[in-house]
Amino acid sequence: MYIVTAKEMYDWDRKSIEEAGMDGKLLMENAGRAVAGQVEKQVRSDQYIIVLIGAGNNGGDGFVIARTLLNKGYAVKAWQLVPDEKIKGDALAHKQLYLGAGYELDHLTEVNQLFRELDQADVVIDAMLGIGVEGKLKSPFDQVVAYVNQTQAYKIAVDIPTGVPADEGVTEFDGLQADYTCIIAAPKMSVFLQHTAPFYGEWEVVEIGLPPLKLNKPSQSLWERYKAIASLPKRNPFSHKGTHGKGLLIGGSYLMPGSIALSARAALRSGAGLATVASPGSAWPSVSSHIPEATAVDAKEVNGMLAGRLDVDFSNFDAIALGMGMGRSNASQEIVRQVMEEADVPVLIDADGLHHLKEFLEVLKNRNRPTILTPHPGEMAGLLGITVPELLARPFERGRRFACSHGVYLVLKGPATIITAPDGTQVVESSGNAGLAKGGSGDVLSGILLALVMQSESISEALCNGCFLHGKTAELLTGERYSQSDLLATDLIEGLSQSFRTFSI
Ligand SMILES: NC(=O)C1=CN([C@@H]2O[C@H](COP(=O)(O)OP(=O)(O)OC[C@H]3O[C@@H](n4cnc5c(N)ncnc54)[C@H](O)[C@@H]3O)[C@@H](O)[C@H]2O)[C@@H](O)CC1
Ligand SMILES: [K+]
Repeated sequence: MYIVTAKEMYDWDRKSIEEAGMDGKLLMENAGRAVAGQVEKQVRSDQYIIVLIGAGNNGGDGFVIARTLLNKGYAVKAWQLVPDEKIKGDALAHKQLYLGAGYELDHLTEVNQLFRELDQADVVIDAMLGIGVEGKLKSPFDQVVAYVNQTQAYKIAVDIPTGVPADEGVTEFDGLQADYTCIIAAPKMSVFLQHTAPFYGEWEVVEIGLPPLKLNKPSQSLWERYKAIASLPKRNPFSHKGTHGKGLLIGGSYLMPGSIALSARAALRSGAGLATVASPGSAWPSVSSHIPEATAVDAKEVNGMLAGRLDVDFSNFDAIALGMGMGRSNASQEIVRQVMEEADVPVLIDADGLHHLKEFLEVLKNRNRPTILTPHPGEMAGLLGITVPELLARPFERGRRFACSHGVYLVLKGPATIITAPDGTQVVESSGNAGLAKGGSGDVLSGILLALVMQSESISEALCNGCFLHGKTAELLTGERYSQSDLLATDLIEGLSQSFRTFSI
């Protein structure tokens, strides 16, 4: 499923009408009917529904929704919030169909009159403004949105909650706080941004008859369950441990042995054939007690942290994951540089590895094999030299620019993880829940990603599937034995079995 900007959505609309011969009024009819169908699944026939209608095509959708629900016998009142002359084009055509059907339309003259009605409503359908919103809400929308937000009614937004921008970059706005949003044709970018996503509530996408073969393909899409099921690695009955990849995990320190143990264990639980750990000798007994299946290589240490160069032939491995629990000692930096310059295999860098890498980002360009960086927003902001709010205001654009200019795969972690390939293609993986917001879950992800990179033809697919498994495991576990509060990273690793049984079929 593609994710669109407002511009891309308007382009789809134009192409469908001008090039594929679709009719704008028909698209609006389809959109309104599809939304009404979803509304029906959520309301009872004895509930009182108010449809709030604005000036643009979002309002046009509102006329179709109101007419369709009235046709079906629901108790609906439609309120037009703008003067008659503002309603034009396809929206006007649908207003005429609504009136032609003999239904009543209320006009806003005095907001308190509407507010009294809103107090009685069980359900409010927001067809005020869609993706055409510009700047801060003007009257009467600012007052109506503020009032609706504090009513008890169940709030359904059409396409996008009024006031919420479709694109990234706008952080100052007043938006309608929806319980549910019925999105038209494709999710907009703001569905996945931390400052806008909460306004959507639950959401679904409805199909409205746009012709997919005639539409430009946006560079962003959403990773979905069916894609994961089709592309997760399958075990070949004639395989041996070498077939599934030999991974080297570099990290851990005397006071932080857990991270690298979690990563190694997660890698083996995710199908890696072999996991070898390069950690300080002083940390190894603790690491090996958690993961007896892993082997170790000798590594020098100073004060319990990796130091100097590793005496390892990197070509003996299929991929490397670097940085988990490594610590930020300057003495460890040399190893990061060595791996970047000498390892001719895919390398994933996480956590403290990213801290060290920041000092010599220019090495990334010289690598011949894929490099994967897996920062959380704080680490990404550090790599870019900006603040976290600056990053989160435009994560798609910032992430794309970084991945393209440094030639890396970027896994920008968050409630919606954005995975960017060096060519700028972006995939959002949005599974998981707040149970993952805990120390150690990033280490588990690094291990899963390492394992999948070694077992997949496509790095992008491996990264999407790794994030999918990580998130889905949290969802499965918190739906059963655990809650989001008590879930631990170690539980996640043991829960991977359940995800593989569910999705890798
Ligand atoms: N293929 C498509 O693109 C389709 C789009 N449809 C609907 O059309 C919507 C987009 O339609 P429009 O482009 O007409 O945009 P809107 O419906 O968002 O309306 C834009 C209008 O709202 C007013 N406005 C903008 N910013 C405002 C502000 N800050 N305060 C107060 N008023 C403001 C202006 O009068 C502007 O003309 C979509 O969200 C969707 O609901 C559907 O009808 C079906 C087809
Ligand atoms: K809306």
